[in-house]
Amino acid sequence: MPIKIPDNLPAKEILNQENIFTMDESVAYHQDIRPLRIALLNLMPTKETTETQLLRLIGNTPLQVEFVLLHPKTHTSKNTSVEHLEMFYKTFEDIKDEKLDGMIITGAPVEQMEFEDVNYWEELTQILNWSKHNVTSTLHICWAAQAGLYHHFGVRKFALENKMFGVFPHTVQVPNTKLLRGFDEVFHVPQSRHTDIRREDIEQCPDLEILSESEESGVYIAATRDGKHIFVTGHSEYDACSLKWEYDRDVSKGLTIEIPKNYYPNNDPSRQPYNTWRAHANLLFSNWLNYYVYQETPFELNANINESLASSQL
Ligand SMILES: CC(=O)SCCNC(=O)CCNC(=O)[C@H](O)C(C)(C)COP(=O)(O)OP(=O)(O)OC[C@H]1O[C@@H](n2cnc3c(N)ncnc32)[C@H](O)[C@@H]1OP(=O)(O)O
Ligand SMILES: N[C@@H](CCO)C(=O)O
Repeated sequence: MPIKIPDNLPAKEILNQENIFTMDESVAYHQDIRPLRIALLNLMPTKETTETQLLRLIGNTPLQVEFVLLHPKTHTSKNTSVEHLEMFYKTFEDIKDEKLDGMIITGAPVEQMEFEDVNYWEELTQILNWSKHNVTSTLHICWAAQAGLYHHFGVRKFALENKMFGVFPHTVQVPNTKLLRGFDEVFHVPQSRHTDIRREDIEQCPDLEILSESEESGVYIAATRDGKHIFVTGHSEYDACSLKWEYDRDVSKGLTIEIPKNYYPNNDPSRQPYNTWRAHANLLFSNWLNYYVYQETPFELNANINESLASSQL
């Protein structure tokens, strides 16, 4: 939340230099507040687990959020029941004439396919195009980050020889960036993917900025300079046991899979793993919701959503 401080307090200038958001008393008195409307486009087969993980993070802020769950209409879900989808989910068709304050697009276990072979690719590209003008900020996770970077900027993904699997140390690349406000200089994030994107390809796109990366697991967060599109390659939303569940699943299927790195105490898969990334996951989502959605979105959502904070009344 922005700090409301007297108009002339000297600390204001120092905090502004650190990119800490402050608000003059005069502006604060004119704020109108309404719930934020955020969609979760859930592409995961394990939909209920993902709903819980993301709602837990979005719920940990003082902001009131109205959640809209979306699934791709052009994909028939094997692992989620029709009853669950009919009861709780909408499709793009239902909301395409509306505007949203924010949207989260999840990962999907389709990263080893060509994008165009994913059976909901056409629908997803329509949603990605629509998000440019109808959503204040969109956060893409894992495969959705690769899909968004490919669709919007032509950045390609590459197959990795070995799965990037474990909990890796990451660093902040751009000091004082609002998305990583309050982060430690080194923090941990679970990664679980068979493909990668390259720093050099992102650097070719002047609209994009790399905000965080890891020496071992590569780019973690890239974003457009206006904060409208945020691409996150890791799974900070994962529970303590998510990597264990994936590891046990692959072992039981007889697949070749390494033990997730930096995860089990003493690297021993018979021991219970610790969650060492939860605090940063909470910060990432609350920073996104606050600085990229709440502070930027107009009070009248159907007005021009690209209007700047200066002209918004939220
Ligand atoms: C890189 C990332 O983004 S990581 C995020 C992805 N991680 C996860 O999903 C972890 C949890 N998922 C899993 O462990 C597995 O997918 C399981 C156990 C749920 C099911 O695995 P399997 O039985 O081997 O495969 P299954 O044939 O059911 O297909 C799995 C999913 O792949 C996706 N999929 C497979 N083929 C296609 C296709 N042609 N087009 C689109 N999606 C496809 C679907 O999402 C499908 O599940 P859904 O129909 O319920 O949505
Ligand atoms: N996180 C995924 C990677 C596959 O896309 C899994 O192991 O299920």
